[in-house]
Amino acid sequence: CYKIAQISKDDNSQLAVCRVLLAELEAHKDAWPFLTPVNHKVILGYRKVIKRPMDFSTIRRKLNNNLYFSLETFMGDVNLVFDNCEKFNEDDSEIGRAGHNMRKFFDELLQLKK
Ligand SMILES: CO[C@H](O)CCc1ccc(O)cc1
Repeated sequence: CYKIAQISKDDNSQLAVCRVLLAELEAHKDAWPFLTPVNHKVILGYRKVIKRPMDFSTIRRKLNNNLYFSLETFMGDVNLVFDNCEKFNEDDSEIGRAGHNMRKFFDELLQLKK
């Protein structure tokens, strides 16, 4: 029936937008702290402080496994990466600044895609 086809088409186009957005985030020069999960065995205190770890490779796996239902659920995980970064790093630090730069870049990307 047309209605069901219409909903699935929107989901597909939203997921296509998520793939483009994630590729642009991964290609950014300041993406390096966020490309893979933080190794909490090496970074003391991380597991205790950060309740919901998230990174771009995990987002990529979830996207490939169809675990995002909309652009909004995808955005929730991207913003979680930056919120975790702010919680664990000083603003005036290399990784803290990278997180702020990446969040600003993501917000600008979303403006373009709307
Ligand atoms: C996204 O990166 C995480 O916030 C960990 C940051 C970090 C890594 C190594 C350190 O020595 C200190 C902080």
